[in-house]
Amino acid sequence: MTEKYAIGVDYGTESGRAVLVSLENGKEIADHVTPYKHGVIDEKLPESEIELGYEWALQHPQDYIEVLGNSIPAVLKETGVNPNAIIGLGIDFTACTMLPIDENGKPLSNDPELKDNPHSWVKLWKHHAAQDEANKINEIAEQRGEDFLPRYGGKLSSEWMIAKIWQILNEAPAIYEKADRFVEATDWVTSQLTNNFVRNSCTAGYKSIWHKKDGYPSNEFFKSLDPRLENVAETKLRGEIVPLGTKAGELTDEMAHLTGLNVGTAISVGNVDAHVSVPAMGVAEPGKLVMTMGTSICSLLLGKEEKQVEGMCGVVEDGIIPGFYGYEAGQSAVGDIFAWYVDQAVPKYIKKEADEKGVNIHQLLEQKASAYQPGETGLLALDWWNGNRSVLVDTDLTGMLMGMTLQTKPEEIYRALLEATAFGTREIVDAFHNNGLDVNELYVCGGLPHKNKLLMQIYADVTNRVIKVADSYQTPALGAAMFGSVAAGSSRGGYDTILDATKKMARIKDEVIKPIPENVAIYEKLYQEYSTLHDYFGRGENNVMKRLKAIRSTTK
Ligand SMILES: Nc1ncnc2c1ncn2[C@@H]1O[C@H](COP(=O)(O)OP(=O)(O)O)[C@@H](O)[C@H]1O
Ligand SMILES: O=C(CO)[C@H](O)[C@H](O)COP(=O)(O)O
Repeated sequence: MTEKYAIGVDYGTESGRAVLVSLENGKEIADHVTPYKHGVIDEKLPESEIELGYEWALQHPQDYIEVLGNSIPAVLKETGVNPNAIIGLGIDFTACTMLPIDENGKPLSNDPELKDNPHSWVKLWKHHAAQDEANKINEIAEQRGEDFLPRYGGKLSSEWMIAKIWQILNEAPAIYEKADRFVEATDWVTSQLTNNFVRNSCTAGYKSIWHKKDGYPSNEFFKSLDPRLENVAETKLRGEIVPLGTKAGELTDEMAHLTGLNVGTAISVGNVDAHVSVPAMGVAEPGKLVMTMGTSICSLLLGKEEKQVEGMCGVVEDGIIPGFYGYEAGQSAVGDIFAWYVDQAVPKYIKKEADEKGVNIHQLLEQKASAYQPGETGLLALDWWNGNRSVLVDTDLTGMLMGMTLQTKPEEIYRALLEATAFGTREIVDAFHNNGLDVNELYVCGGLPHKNKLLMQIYADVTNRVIKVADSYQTPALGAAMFGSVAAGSSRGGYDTILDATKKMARIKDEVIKPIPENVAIYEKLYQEYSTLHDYFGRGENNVMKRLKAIRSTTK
């Protein structure tokens, strides 16, 4: 029998990549990255002088289509694999990345009459300008004792669908009216591939407050937010919601022409970058926290029952793998914090030294920071450069660094920032572990584990847990391809369930990272200090960060 393949397309924050994967063993045969031409739109609308507000983050929907038209033909060309052997395709996306579309499924930002309104564009997951709406949703849901709130750790995030929709209604009612539906980008791109619009239960559950048994919250709840939202669930959020692993449809003529794949190739329903990585790492049982580590971290855990955990992003039945409750938590900035330091704050002599040594600044700072013992820098940071989305769930929180002296060196600050993100992870691990959801091991994937050894050792030491690393740079794309193979099914040479695909295709490295007991002991003390600061600045009345932000907003 000839070898069969699937393609996974992973849509990240800055770029999308297509990966051709063998169904036999999950090996990646080729991959190709297409950076988004318009990147993250956070200052001005494309080809326009219209400026965006503080905390805005938009994208151009055409950039997503270009990934398909550019990266899929590139992997076909590179490998020479015959499209007849490629039986399925799946995509995964950052989420909640959402857009308003018209009756024909066209993004409203394509309409020349609407394109100058920022609200007609794709709102990226890290668009944080709907915090006021999120605050009101949380306040009203709490007052009404809404059942759904505990499933989201007590607070919904401004990153999610309802807050974003309400912001559109408040600031651009005409766009709200014009929108036939609001959709996740992962579902929209899938509908472009298949000409069939379905919503996947993963984003519906985690990002749009949909529940397998209860559906969306009641119309009364939406009405209590704003009478104009009363029917939002059955109007703007309508659409069949189907489980992960379902076949969304088959590749259309037009898309076959664009990608070079065969008409009729099976396409799975859309998925989320972090969630799709769990089966791709071979995790199909509780106790293993899967962390996708890049610009941000998404942490996912499987459970046998529904529990309440403070500040988790959500628990969704079948939300990751059918048969389990899937728990999500996350840190809104991790690699982005290191990038901020390297790009904005590193002195010239460090850049010069990195150039002379032929390494990048991260690598140089990692080398230098590795010479320090835990605690030796005397520094401690709060990792809230992009707010906090677990345990505190508040995008108004900001970063902090303490302990500096006139002797403090750039590599010490870099190390303190690495440590701060590890302490952020420890808060999440403890929140799960202390609420009946054991976290025994960490499974890590994404770009960061391959880039920074020191970082990974710090995570093992701070959490006092063994870390297993993905044997792939493209774990989400591998997971998406696995779901593509499930959409095709065993009759076409794929798999019937994601668990079957996991057994054959998931890949992790043999080598593990173990905690070093001496480091664990010191980090335990530092973590207690971190926790004190975390609670002081993040809870209760000491909200100096919010006051600073409020003052700032009056200056614009
Ligand atoms: N050597 C390094 N050490 C720590 N962070 C790094 C290093 N090199 C790059 N980064 C950070 O990694 C992040 C990119 O991670 P990656 O997983 O490739 O991207 P994404 O999250 O967009 O998929 C950037 O935020 C960058 O600052
Ligand atoms: O919240 C998410 C998933 O639930 C985001 O998709 C995720 O955090 C984006 O991460 P990155 O930019 O690092 O791929």
